[in-house]
Amino acid sequence: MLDFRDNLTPVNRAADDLRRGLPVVVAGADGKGLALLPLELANGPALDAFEAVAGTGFLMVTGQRAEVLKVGHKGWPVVRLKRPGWMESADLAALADPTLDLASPLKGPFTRIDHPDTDTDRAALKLLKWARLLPAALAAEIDDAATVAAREGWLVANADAVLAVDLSQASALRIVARALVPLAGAEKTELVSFRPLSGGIEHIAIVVGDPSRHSPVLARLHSECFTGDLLGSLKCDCGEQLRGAIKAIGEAGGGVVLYLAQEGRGIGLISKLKAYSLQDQGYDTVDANTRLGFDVDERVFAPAAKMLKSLGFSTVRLMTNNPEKVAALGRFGIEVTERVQHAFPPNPHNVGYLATKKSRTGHML
Ligand SMILES: Nc1nc2c(ncn2[C@@H]2O[C@H](COP(=O)(O)OP(=O)(O)OP(=O)(O)O)[C@@H](O)[C@H]2O)c(=O)[nH]1
Ligand SMILES: [Zn+2]
Repeated sequence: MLDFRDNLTPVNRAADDLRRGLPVVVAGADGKGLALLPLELANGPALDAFEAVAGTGFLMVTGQRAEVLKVGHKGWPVVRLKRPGWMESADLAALADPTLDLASPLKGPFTRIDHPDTDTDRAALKLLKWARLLPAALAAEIDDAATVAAREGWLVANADAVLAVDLSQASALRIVARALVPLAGAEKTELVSFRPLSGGIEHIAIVVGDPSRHSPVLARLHSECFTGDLLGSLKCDCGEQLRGAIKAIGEAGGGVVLYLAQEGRGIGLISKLKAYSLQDQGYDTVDANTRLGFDVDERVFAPAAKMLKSLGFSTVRLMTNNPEKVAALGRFGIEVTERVQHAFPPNPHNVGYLATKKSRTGHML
């Protein structure tokens, strides 16, 4: 059996350091690497330490963010920019974060560095996303990545391990605890928790009743939404969809809701709140994500497929309006025999959000 610890642990540890605003190194197969500092946290002693070792460095942003910054990006997923001499820590944060535009109007133009699309570059921004940070970095090339990192105490993640992290982490999921938790409308419910072998992001299956493993199970993949699920936010339909799914599954006699730790379509709560702040300025949910430098939807549904298989389910009747969820489960080996509509009437605060889902992300509403 593969030991996923070898692949996952360095990636998760490096992501943790990035979240502390510490430099890390992403290393390519040739031993060369990129030292990285997240732009949104590039300040203070960590910035000084980075510059002392790596110089002023250059900037890395996604193609989406480059577009907003009016830098031609030739369709590249990652774009390197020269770091203008005037850019200090507050300017660096503002380059990454469009919610700071009013306080710190961008002072372009920026100059692209023509650089081929490499695994190391893509891994660098993937690691920032995995750390639930904005995908924009101060970076510098390092010839002997392992030696420099060891000398400076910087953690190293291999580019290929970073690029495979979603699938490795999904494969490494194991059931770690299960307990009966009676829910309103579904009293015979068991919560089954999953954790990757070497630790990391945890997901929960909500198994209602005792659904058969021999016929398609009524199932819902629910991505975590702190604001909607917990606070009852009216900006989205998540709270209604979560409680509605549990109720409907209870009434149908059994099934499963997967509660997936994919807050904000995979960008994390802080970045989702930044997206909401852009929505306050008039951008819709799609444009807010791309202005921040993200894809419209950053979720990978491999963990969901792995959880279903671990629970003994291979075919589902999926409660969703999102065709991508149906396609993704199919790609990861779960057959969707039926899509079950799962929509609720809009309210004045989420009517625009639901309309955008229909018109721009293909939701069948
Ligand atoms: N980035 C971002 N995430 C959002 C926004 N509004 C809601 N979300 C997140 O979107 C996800 C909603 O997930 P789901 O309801 O499972 O997915 P869906 O794609 O709408 O598909 P179905 O509900 O199954 O039709 C949750 O993780 C929310 O936190 C937003 O404006 N921006
Ligand atoms: Zn929501």
